[in-house]
Amino acid sequence: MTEQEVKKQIQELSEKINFYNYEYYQKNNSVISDYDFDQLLNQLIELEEKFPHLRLEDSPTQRVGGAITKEFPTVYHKYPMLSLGNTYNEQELLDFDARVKKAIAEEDVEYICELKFDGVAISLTYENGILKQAVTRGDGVRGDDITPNARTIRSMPLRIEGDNIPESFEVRGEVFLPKKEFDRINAQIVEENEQREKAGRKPMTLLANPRNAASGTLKMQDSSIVSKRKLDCYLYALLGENLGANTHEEALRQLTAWTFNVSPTYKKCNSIQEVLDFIKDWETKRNSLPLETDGIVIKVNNYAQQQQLGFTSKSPRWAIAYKYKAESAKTELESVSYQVGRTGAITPVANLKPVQLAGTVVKRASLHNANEIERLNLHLNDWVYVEKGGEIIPKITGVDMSLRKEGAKKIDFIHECPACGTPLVRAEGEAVHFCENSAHCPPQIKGKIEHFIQRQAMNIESLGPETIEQLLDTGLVKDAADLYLLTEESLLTLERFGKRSAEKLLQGVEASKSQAFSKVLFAIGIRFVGATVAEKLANYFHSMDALSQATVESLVEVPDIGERIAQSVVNYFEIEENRQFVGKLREVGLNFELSEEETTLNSEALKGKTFVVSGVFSVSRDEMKQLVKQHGGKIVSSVSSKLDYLLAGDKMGPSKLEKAKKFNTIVLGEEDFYQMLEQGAEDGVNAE
Ligand SMILES: NC(=O)c1ccc[n+]([C@@H]2O[C@H](COP(=O)([O-])OP(=O)(O)OC[C@H]3O[C@@H](n4cnc5c(N)ncnc54)[C@H](O)[C@@H]3O)[C@@H](O)[C@H]2O)c1
Ligand SMILES: [Zn+2]
Repeated sequence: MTEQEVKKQIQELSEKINFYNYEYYQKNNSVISDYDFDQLLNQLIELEEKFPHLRLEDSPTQRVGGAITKEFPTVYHKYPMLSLGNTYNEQELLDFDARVKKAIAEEDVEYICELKFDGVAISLTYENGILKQAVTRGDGVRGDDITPNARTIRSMPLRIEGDNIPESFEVRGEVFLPKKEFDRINAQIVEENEQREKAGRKPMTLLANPRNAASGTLKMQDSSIVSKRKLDCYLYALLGENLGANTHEEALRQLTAWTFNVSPTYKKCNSIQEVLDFIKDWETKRNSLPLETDGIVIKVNNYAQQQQLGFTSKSPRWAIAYKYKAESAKTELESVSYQVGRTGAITPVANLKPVQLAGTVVKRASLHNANEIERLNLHLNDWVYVEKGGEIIPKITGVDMSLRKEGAKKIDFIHECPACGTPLVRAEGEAVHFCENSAHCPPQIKGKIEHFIQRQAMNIESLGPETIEQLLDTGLVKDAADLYLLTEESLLTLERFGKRSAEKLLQGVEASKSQAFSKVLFAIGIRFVGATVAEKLANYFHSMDALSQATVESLVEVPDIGERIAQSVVNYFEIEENRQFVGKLREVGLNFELSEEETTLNSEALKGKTFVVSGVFSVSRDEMKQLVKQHGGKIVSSVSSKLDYLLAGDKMGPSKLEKAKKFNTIVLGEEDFYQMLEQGAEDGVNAE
């Protein structure tokens, strides 16, 4: 390449990147994928490194991509808000590790790994413990003062309390829109648009993704609207003078103690290998988090070492972001089909012309719900972009509009259940459509039986999916309870079903009768009652009878059980068909109560007393709670005037203590508690 050619290429790349930056930061619009964007930026960096004298003065490699707007007061950052260097591969992480070690001249270095939350960076200033100012990153030097909007974020403390709070300090974090909230808002927009369509008004645009939505929402002029969109925020940095922390880890702990919302997902790693393990570990697990994440941020833990490493003009040298690469391909949408889950939830699925993607052939992609189809504005035979992120099922991220055929038919979400014809319903504010014919809709029944027999439930391994289908088709089984009425004789009437299989199946069914009550409770498939929740409910209510009569008020008393689960349990037992089903299970002899050893009290030392258990103990918190219960005590979730004891471990949050003080609740340490048990047990003996 001649110098002239290089110059031209640098010019072109810079222009492109500036354009994408403008679209991305000012207009909340991703014209190309992050990966493609980062490739362009890397090309430019490489050219500039080879030909430093050709670098443009205002090159996008030298500055943070955002900008300030005119709508808000402009504020200068006390410490610049920079970007992060990023990479998509392991080798570059190893290089990073080597660079760090060389610069600090140490063999070992500690890293803190955090999830890279996909939202908008924010800087908060606190003075005398009170939130004074919230500012966006802007161009890194100056940002928008959006304090009134930030105040609407419920998890953001407006005032903090606790020990050693400095007069003034800064906290940084990421404002995000939880995935659930994103779905809820889009569902609302769809509803609103139905009205608008009738009235002949222009429809509103759906939110494209949670990150754009968070960014757009934070920059709204009317903070009462912001308040209705439930933004949330994770904090991940503490800045200021004389803060007492010597490491990033200490700072995170301090933030937590001051009641800031710190995601508990971070981890200290003692080697780059541990960092790589962390990255692997979260590749799919991150999809179950309530918010979107696009990678891992790796930070040198020690502040002195951070200082030694310093900054480039655009990012710190002591941190790097590893971004998960979403592989993508383009293919044709052949049709959309609809699956019915065991709860009746309808999931639209795109059937695609088979295409090679990340080492596998992809034929189907999830479309999540009606909003998603609407948002993509999908038409039959569209050419669509398919991505495989961490999810197992790929998803459609966009449509190549230039290839849309004329007269293509728009995809309309179905109105009736594809399996049983029941009109579908969508609860207000929910994204998902349901078929409510739960007792007779075939795929729901099949799904319920599959749920019922799984390992964590009744554990009937001798029953495979084909046999379930046979049993349903022949009418031998109409619900999971009928499994217990099967006989060898009836089974032998099934096609290709021998004596051996029949015996095995019957043995499996019989053995399942000894599954504990909590497993039975999980097996019956109450919405939102997973295996862990079932265990908690079983331990608290001790029997199906007690649980089936529980009210929402009594259910929310159970630790970790919220309104949503409580309501779902009550709803379940209100439905006559469910009560009949549970009745059938009782008749065939499943465990409807905790076993004797599960309920036997070790003593009545704590009889009638209520406890809140909080903090870290020498045994796990669940074991502590178990101890309380085994001695007749009762666990409740929050400190109130009625509470008897607050059992306080290490690192308990200050708000519980404050409340305990206010209500004059007795606060017990772990040792006090053990003494109380002994004392109580002795008293019991003496009383006899
Ligand atoms: N698709 C496009 O058109 C387009 C255009 C411009 C930029 N981009 C994307 O944006 C990225 C550049 O944006 P950027 O400069 O904001 O950098 P970045 O988003 O890659 O990294 C910096 C930001 O990460 C965030 N972050 C999340 N979790 C964090 C944590 N635990 N600790 C610290 N920070 C955390 C902070 O907001 C911080 O400002 C590029 O990688 C590119 O993929 C895409
Ligand atoms: Zn149905």
